[in-house]
Parts: sequence; C-alpha cells; structure tokens
Amino acid sequence: MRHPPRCSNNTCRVAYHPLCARAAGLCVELEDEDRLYLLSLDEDDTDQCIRLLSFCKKHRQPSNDRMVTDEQAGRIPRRCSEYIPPCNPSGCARTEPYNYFGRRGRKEPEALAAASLKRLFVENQPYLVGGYSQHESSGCTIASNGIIKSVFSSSLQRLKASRLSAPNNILSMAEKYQHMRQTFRKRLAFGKSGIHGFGIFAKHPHRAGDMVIEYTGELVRPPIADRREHFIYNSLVGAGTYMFRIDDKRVIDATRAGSIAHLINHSCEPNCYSRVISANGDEHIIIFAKRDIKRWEELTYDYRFFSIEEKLACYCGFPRCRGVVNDTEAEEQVAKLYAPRSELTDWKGE
Ligand SMILES: C[S@@+](CC[C@H](N)C(=O)[O-])C[C@H]1O[C@@H](n2cnc3c(N)ncnc32)[C@H](O)[C@@H]1O
Repeated sequence: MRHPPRCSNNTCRVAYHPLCARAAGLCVELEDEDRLYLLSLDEDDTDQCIRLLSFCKKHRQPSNDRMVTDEQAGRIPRRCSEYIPPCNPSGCARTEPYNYFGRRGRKEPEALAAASLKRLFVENQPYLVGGYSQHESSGCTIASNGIIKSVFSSSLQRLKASRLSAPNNILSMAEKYQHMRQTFRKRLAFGKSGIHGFGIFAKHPHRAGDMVIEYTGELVRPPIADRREHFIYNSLVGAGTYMFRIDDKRVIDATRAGSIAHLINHSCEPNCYSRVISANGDEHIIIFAKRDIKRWEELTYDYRFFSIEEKLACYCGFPRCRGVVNDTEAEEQVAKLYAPRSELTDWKGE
C-alpha cells in the first residue's frame, strides 16, 4: 500500500509519514470521495496503490472543499466560504458516527468504541491445509508437505468459463497464483464498507474456487506482532488490526506494507475463505472465493478470531450473524479445557 508522501495541495512541499499524519488528525481520505463510491486500482500501476488525499496543517480543509471544485460532477464551482452544508437532523454533521446511515447490522457508537478497543486482540487465522484436501472448484490438490498436484480436467474448463478467462496454459496452483497476481488490480477495488471502515469489492464477477487475492505484508514472529500492536500501532492507526496469524510462529503484519487484502472485512456468512498454499517453493495466504460472487459485492471472510476472554462485536449484518467476530465453536471446544488461574490449585499428588 502506498500513501502520498506529502501534502496533496499542488503548491505545497510539506512531507510527513502517513501514519503520523493520521495520528496528528490530518485529513487523510479517498480522492474524489464525494463523486466515487468505490475507487478502482490503477490498472497500469505496478504498485498496489491506494490513492488517498492528505493535507498538511496549513492546507487542511473540510472535505466539502472538493465538492466546491468538482466541475466534472456538473456542480457550479463556488468558493469554500460560500458553501452551506446541508441540514443534519442531529444538528452537526461532525457529530455523526462514521457512515452511520450506510451501515448494516448494529451501529451503536458504544459498540463501535468497544470494537475499536478490542481490535488489539483480533487476528485473522487461515485454514491450514492438513493432509490431502481438494477444493471443489480450485482444480488442485494441496499436500501437507507442500507438493501441489494439478487436476487438469476441471481447472482449465472453469478458468475458461470465468469472466476474466485465464490463458489456456494455466493448469497448476503455481500458475493460477501467477494469474491471480497479474489480474487482481482489474478485478478488485476498495471503497467504503457497510460493515466497517474500508472494504474490498469485486469489480468483476468471481466464481466459487477462484483465487481472489494474496494477503501479503511483513512476516514477523508473534512477540513482535504483539509489541507492535500494543506499543506502536494502537496510537497510530485508527481503523483496525492488520495482523494475520499463519500459525504459532508466524504472523503477517500488513499495517505498513502489503496488499489491499488487509482491507477485507469479516463476515459470519462470508463469500471468501483463506487458505495457506505452497507455490513456487513459498507459502502464501490466499483468499479464495467460497461461492460465486457478483459484481460489486463486498468480499468477506471469516476471521476465525479466537479468544476465550475477549468478544468482538460483529457488524456483518447477515441473518446468521453470530453477533461476534469470535470463532465461537472453536472457543467452546477449548473452553472445556480452560480454567482461570484463580481456580487452579497446587497439584498434591495422590
Ligand atoms: C483488517 S481490518 C479490516 C479493514 C477495515 N475495515 C479498515 O478500514 O481498515 C480489521 C478490523 O476491521 C474491523 N472489522 C472487520 N470486520 C468487522 C465486522 N464484521 N464487525 C466489526 N468490525 C469489523 C475490526 O475492527 C478489525 O480489527
């Protein structure tokens, strides 16, 4: 993810670190947010670039300013001082919780604040592939030892049928991986989510089993991830946590580096799922389509958040929402073996 290194005002040369800018309360927002609901990734850009506008203290301005100069949208250009904001039922637009009316599910500010506090504890977990398993539509078999076998018959047919059909020679998981990397900018966009903050949306329909995007970032050990969460990012990033736990020894930190996959929100009825796969000798966290996904659907997967003690309220708003992001089933299993320290007594022997 690349952020603007300096003030978006054309004449200004003030530069700052994007996370510091956010912490300092500088305006950091989507370009042309008023006109575009979703921002497409620049297809020619070789970086995975999220285009955000930010302004230094001097040029910081209400977001209405861009409405003022938005000639393309057919509005009459006016001076900022002449702009009168529309009436807001609660009296002041700035008191509204973010995207209040656009949210699905529960939206109480207290619940949002609680979720924000608990974000520290959220870690996505992929499904680790054990033994041999074959996803219905992926057309490939992944072995636990990392050897990938291609199932030639169905893979090619399905890829051809897909809207963004892959070249005919794509057969193996490694080749599908390459294809996914080459096409994700054309297939995905990010924008404001009805669930939380920003989310990722499908610009094209996807089919069940399609490799959608890789979750990339910095590979760190859990103690480092914990330290970063508690001491660094908590004060700098307001949106959520971007840690993805692969296993007990490895965590992907996508806070400062990585793909836009870190913007995919959780849902209790997700249209995607995560898997660790081996391709080209390396392991990768891949987000796969769980079912057919329509154009402009928001991508979601089950975070499988695990914590016996913490509950994180879920806002996915789907009928079968568990109410929490937690993996309640897994937690129940472990809870049977779990006892708080206070209830533990010394082993006396028999
Ligand atoms: C990896 S971020 C997802 C992107 C996030 N929407 C953003 O704008 O940065 C994970 C954070 O998003 C929030 N989140 C994602 N899905 C959620 C859901 N279904 N309900 C509540 N909060 C959610 C949580 O705060 C979580 O810590």
